[in-house]
Amino acid sequence: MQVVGVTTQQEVYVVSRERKFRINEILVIEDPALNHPRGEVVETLSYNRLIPMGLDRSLVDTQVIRSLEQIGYDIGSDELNLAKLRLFSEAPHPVRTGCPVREPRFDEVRGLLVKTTPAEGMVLGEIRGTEALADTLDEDLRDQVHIVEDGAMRPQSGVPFLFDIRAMQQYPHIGIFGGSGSGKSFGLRVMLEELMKLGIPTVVFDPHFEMDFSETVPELEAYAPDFTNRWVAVQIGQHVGIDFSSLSTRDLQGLLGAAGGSVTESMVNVVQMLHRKKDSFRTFSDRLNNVAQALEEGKQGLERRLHGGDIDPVEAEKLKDLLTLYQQYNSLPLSSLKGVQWRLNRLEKAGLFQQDIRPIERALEQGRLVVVQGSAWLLQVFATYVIGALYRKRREYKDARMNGEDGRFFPPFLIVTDEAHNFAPKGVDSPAKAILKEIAQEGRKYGVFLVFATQRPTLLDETITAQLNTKFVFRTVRGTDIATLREETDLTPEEGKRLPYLRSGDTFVSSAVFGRTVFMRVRAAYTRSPHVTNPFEELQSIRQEQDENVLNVLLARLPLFDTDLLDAVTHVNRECGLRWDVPRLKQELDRLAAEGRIAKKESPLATRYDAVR
Ligand SMILES: Nc1ncnc2c1ncn2[C@@H]1O[C@H](COP(=O)(O)OP(=O)(O)OP(=O)(O)O)[C@@H](O)[C@H]1O
Repeated sequence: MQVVGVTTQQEVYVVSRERKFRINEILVIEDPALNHPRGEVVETLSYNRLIPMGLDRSLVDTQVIRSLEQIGYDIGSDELNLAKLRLFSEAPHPVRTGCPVREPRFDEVRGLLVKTTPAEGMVLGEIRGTEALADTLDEDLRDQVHIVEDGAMRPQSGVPFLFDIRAMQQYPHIGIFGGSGSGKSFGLRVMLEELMKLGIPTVVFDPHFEMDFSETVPELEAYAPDFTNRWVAVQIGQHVGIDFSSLSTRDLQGLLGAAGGSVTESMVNVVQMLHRKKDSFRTFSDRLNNVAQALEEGKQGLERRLHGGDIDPVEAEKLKDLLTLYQQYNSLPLSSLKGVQWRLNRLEKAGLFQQDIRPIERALEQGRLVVVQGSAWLLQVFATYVIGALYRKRREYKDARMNGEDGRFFPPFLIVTDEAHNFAPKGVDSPAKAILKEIAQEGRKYGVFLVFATQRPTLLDETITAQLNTKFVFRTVRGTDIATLREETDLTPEEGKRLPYLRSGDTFVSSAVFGRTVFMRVRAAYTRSPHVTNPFEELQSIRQEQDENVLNVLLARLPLFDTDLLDAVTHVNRECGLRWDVPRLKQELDRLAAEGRIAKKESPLATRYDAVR
């Protein structure tokens, strides 16, 4: 291998007759005057005489070809491999043309590729293009990952990609971007496994109900850490919720805003007038309902009932209270009261006020990963509250320490979410946005970090995007998203061009920690989501199971006549948990007969179904 063509301080072309170049591999240029600079292959090309004019002009210009001829290559008959090598650091003067080029030993490039140890960092995958370094790899970096490629699992064959979690103190927050099916969720799962391994307190918002770590991938049983006590899943309304009495008036306004529809000025006014500190859900909603009733009946209506005679003293007392409320609040529009009532009831019906967030706090204090599950809208409402509450706890502890007080310990933690653009959308307001922006900007001071995944970087709030110091960029096809990612990362034009063609699971990691982009393949996850079955296979197996059950019940009752199916349908329904009527049973019998699983004989009087002989 040697340098050819016109060189610059940043880039050179390298040629080889025998060796094919791998994209992203690292090579050493033996130019002693420049202290043997190292570079990464950013484009490759094989040149064959059968396609004499097929050279890609973006890669090789006539200068290169001329120089190849000058140093003895026969352009007409040799097959030549060419690569564009980008130097890691700019050279003080251009590289000498003709310099020999060689593969590095691992110790020469370790500093560029590995920033931590497998025990301390997140072991996320394998760096692409590092196969040639496998032989000289340090012992502690061998056999760290398995890779699934082309449907098969293989052991590690290059350098593992380790992410130094401690560097987040300096370079906080992670973004994970990629189109549908690009491997984003898979990458998130691997990251969460590593956080569990390291015992880092983490809250994950899981709108897809897919983050479950109880099922180990069979091939990796021998390698998978035991995650049993490392994570817990909680459902909003069932295990966790909001302690209403801890809400401030502002919190409550925020929650109502998240419950759906827009909250008008006048509704905000209603909440400000009616909410009292330490109100329980009951006290607040009773007050709200009473005021609404008072306004609905009006002063005259209430007085008419009060003085209409024939009412018991309790009722009279109540009417007087309502009259007082009327006098106090008759300036509030009834429609706004109703708006607040509707939103409050929606939250209550979802079970939001029946629990509190203690299970989450407890799990974080134990260094666990907490998966919070709920429907998309409820998750947003709850996330706003829980993130605010947890962040406050951590901040209070750190601030107390800073002031020399003891404070109650609350751990640093990570907040992880897929579909992050729903939580913090660009250009439009959302309930969680204010607190997430604050964490994006200030969280580092307190040890609170974000891991945000989204298919649509263009739709994510730009202040937050700019604060994501490490970005994992998976396959992205949409032009606007590619443009956003190009702007927000140090991806080169060549890398940008590759984005639409990346395989699922391959990703560029653009990180301030590395100071450059690293291309890697996410490792095989130890665990898998319980519902990874193909929906069509699921459909087929459910059908088969149902057919078996129904046939079992029917076989004992054959022969059956279509004129007398009532008894059979009752049995089938009871024993198979179905709700068929007689026509439906007849349709199913006809289908089973058509499939040859039972026999069917028609006569002028009735159709007879029987066992197949
Ligand atoms: N690193 C990997 N190694 C092996 N297979 C992978 C890898 N990453 C992803 N895959 C496979 O690719 C498919 C798509 O991955 P994944 O579900 O993570 O996509 P996604 O980007 O999250 O898409 P969506 O946003 O639509 O959920 C999955 O079937 C997964 O098994």
